[in-house]
Amino acid sequence: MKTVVSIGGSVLVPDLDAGRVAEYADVVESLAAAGHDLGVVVGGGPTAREYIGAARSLGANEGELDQLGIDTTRLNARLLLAALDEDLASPTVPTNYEEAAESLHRDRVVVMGGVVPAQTTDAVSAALAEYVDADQLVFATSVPGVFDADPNEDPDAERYEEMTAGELVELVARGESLGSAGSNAPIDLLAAKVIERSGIEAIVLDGTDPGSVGRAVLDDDFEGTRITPDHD
Ligand SMILES: Nc1ncnc2c1ncn2[C@@H]1O[C@H](COP(=O)(O)OP(=O)(O)OP(=O)(O)O)[C@@H](O)[C@H]1O
Ligand SMILES: O=c1ccn([C@@H]2O[C@H](COP(=O)(O)O)[C@@H](O)[C@H]2O)c(=O)[nH]1
Repeated sequence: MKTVVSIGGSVLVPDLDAGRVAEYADVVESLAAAGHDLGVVVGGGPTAREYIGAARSLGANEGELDQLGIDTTRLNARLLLAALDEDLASPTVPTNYEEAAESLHRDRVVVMGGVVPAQTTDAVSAALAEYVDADQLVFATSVPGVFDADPNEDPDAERYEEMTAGELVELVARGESLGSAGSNAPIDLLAAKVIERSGIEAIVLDGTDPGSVGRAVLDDDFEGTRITPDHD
């Protein structure tokens, strides 16, 4: 089984807690031990947002801010790598999908961050899943799934238990503004579109508890949103 796990920076490093990173590394190792070929994509979290905010106030343009965000996601990827068994994971952070696929092909767990400006690691996760023909894609984020409105803004927001990729594209497109570096949404529009075209099965869940990712992948036991391929 080939699995791509997207770990939001907001759940891996809400603050710099080595214990939490170690818990996520344990989950990654347990999935690999269970036979999963694993690609892991790590987000930037609050650190990226702080750097982006500071650089924006210093006059950096959006492309420069995105590059700062990418560097932060790679820093977080390196942090997770530091906690992983060196015999298991590829020691470097790939900067493109070809490198990532090559490492996966050599049976190494791959951990990567951002790739190019003007997107988020949601899109990287979806593109990696598509590139390596993954069987499933798991988004571990700070909210328990995709809602009909931002659950942090609207107390009446309701979670979708299941939705098609096309419905996800519509929902995200409705909510997405022009998109600027460091912006937040459950899954960005590019990621939603890649999920739609590739027909990959995806789930979105609350990754605040790292164990929830393990239970979702190993036992299909999770509360969140299942994104299913569109029917022809
Ligand atoms: N319709 C929606 N459903 C779910 N979450 C939404 C929705 N609209 C906006 N959001 C926001 O999306 C965000 C998704 O989580 P977050 O920004 O923490 O991203 P992440 O991918 O987990 O990590 P990172 O911090 O690396 O970007 C939440 O802050 C939530 O408030
Ligand atoms: O491929 C990528 C990945 C990320 N960015 C920039 O980094 C920040 C942080 O990434 P998150 O996935 O949101 O944690 C993102 O907002 C972008 O500004 C990028 O440009 N390209």
